[in-house]
Amino acid sequence: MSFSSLPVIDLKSNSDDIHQALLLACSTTGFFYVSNHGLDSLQSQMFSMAKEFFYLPLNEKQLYSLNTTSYQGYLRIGRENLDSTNSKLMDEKEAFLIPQSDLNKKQQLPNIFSHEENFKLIEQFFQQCYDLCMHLFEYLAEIFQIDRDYFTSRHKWDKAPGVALKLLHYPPINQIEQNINVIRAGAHSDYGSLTLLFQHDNKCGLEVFDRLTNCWYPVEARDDMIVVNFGDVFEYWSKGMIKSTIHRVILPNNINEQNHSRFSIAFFCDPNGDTLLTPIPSKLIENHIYTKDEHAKHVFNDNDGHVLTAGEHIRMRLNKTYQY
Ligand SMILES: O=C(O)CCC(=O)C(=O)O
Ligand SMILES: [Fe+2]
Repeated sequence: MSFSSLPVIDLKSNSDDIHQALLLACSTTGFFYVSNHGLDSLQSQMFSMAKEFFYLPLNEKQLYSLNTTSYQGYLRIGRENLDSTNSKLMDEKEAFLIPQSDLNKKQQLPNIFSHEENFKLIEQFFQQCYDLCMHLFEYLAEIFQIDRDYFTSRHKWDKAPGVALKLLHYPPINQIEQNINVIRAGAHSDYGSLTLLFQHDNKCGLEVFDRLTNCWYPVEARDDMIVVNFGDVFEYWSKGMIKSTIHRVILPNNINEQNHSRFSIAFFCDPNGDTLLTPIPSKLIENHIYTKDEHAKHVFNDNDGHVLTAGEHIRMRLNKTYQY
């Protein structure tokens, strides 16, 4: 298929058009844009806040270093390797992880985030991202002709582990001491059900890997649209019909672009921990025969027929990402 553009789901269009675009996304890479989402103002305030934090001196940011039990806090440059197939790589990025549980632990956040107005902003952003995911899940249930609450009932807001936000900063090349050939974020698939990815200043670099053509394709950065993708959980739920597509962030070729920071924000929607990764009870899935391809190896491990829960799967993937 052509990657001149991903399918666009315009939330102001009618439900037939939405179903059609979503179905196209489900049957191709599982990546799509969402337009007319209404989060624009919150999004730009979130980026201003994230920049304020990342521009702090390193020693101040390190006061909030990642807690690998709650997956909360600051990841310095080179702390995370998203490509679990190559343990020698380190991503040239810094990040701050805010799990949903932080909404009840305001005091452990850096001052910039716990400050009253900013904290309210974070709460609103969480809520609206969650609502958008639930909305998309309802459209998906309609496509699969299953109960409208099939997916939403597996993503209850007040059940663990909850959703999570990741603020990301990819520094300019002149701040990177190693060779030029760096990967800003290693090739990986996302672990949960749905990811919302907010881009900023139209900075490119995101690429998706199409299993059909064995090629990487650039995703055009559009500040006005959210890039949405399915994670591993949907690959399980759909017996591989919906792809949890591998993606990465590369340094742009253009030297002017390399001299600039790239900021992004990812919202990870994960099902409740006890949710079983069993196929969706839909006619569309029942008849689907799953054939393991080599790119699904990271998703489907050999587990002797034991049905994984979403919690087990996500913990296993997180442990691999932060095993050093
Ligand atoms: O920054 C980006 O554009 C992608 C980030 C990403 O894929 C992730 O953190 O899972
Ligand atoms: Fe990702």
